[in-house]
Amino acid sequence: MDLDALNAAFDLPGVLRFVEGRGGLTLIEIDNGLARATLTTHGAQVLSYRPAGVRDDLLFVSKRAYFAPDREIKGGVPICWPWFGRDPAEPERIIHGFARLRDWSVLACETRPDGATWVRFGLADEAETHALWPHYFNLWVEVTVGATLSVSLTTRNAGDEPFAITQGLHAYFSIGDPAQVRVLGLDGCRYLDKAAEAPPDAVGVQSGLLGFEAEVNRIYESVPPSLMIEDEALQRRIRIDSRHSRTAVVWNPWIAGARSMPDLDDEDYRHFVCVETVNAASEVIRVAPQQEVRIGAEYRLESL
Ligand SMILES: O=P(O)(O)OC[C@H]1O[C@@H](O)[C@H](O)[C@@H](O)[C@@H]1O
Repeated sequence: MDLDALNAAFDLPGVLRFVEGRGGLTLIEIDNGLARATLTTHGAQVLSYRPAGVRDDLLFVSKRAYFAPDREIKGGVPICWPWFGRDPAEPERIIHGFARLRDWSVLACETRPDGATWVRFGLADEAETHALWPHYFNLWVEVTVGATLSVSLTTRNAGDEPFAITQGLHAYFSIGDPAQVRVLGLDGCRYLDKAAEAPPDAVGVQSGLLGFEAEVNRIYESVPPSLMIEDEALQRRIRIDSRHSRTAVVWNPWIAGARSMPDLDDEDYRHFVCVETVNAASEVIRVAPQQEVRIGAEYRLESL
C-alpha cells in the first residue's frame, strides 16, 4: 500500500501517521501524549520509543544501519523468526530468520482507552517464503505505545504439518556507558557462552549482576519473567517483562565485534546492550497445525 492509502485507512489524526523514511521504507510516527515512537513496516520493527518527559530514547539504532528493502535494520526491536541465530538447517544463511527482512501489512491502528496506541502488523507465507522455509503460516506483531512499550509476536501454523521455530525480540537498548550498566535478574541462571573468545560449547552460571567489560554473548536459560538493566550514566532502569519465554540473550559485541560489523560504528559498543526475549537453544517451540503460539515483552523506563 502507498502512503496515501495507508494514511487514508489507518491514520489517527494528531496521533499517528505514515511517512516515508530512509531507503523508501514506510515509517509510522506516533505521538500520543504518553510517548513518542517510530515503527516501520519493514520487519514490523519498533525503531524508537520515548515516554513523555524522557530525553533519551529507550532504543538504539545504528547510524550505519541499512535502510533497504532487502536488509536488516540494526537497532530498535528486530523480530527474529522462524529461526533465532543461525538457521539450524542451513547455517550459512542470514541469521535470525527472514521476518525482519519482509515488508509487513498494517492490519489495524487504534487508540486504547488509556490513550495508548496499538498497531497490528501481519505477515503470511507466500512463494518467496516457501523457498526459504517450506511452511504455511500467519504471523502477527502487535505493538502498544503508551506509558510502557509492548511488543508481541503470534505465530499460527496455517498448514497441515507441525513445524518448529525458534524466535526472539532482539531489543537494542540505548545505554550511557557500558562500564556503568548492570543486568539484574540472571543470578544463578545457566548460560551458553557464545563470545568469540569462549571455547566451543562453553557454559557458565551467572553469579550476581552482569556487567560489561568485554564481549558478552550469552544465551541464558530458565530466566525469570522480569529482568532489569540499570544504567548509572543515564540514571535509569529498563524493566523487561517477558511472556512465553524462559530464555534471554544478552549481547554486546565490544570493540573487535563492533569493528567487524559494517553496520555499526567502531564506538557503538559503548552505546547499546541487547537483552533479548527469546525462545532459542533448548527452548524450541513446536507448533501443531492450526495452533497459535506467542512471545512478548513489555519495556518500562524508570528513573534511578
Ligand atoms: O543480526 P544483528 O542484528 O546484527 O545481531 C547479531 C547478533 O545477534 C545476537 O542475538 C547474537 O547473540 C549475536 O551472536 C549476533 O552477532
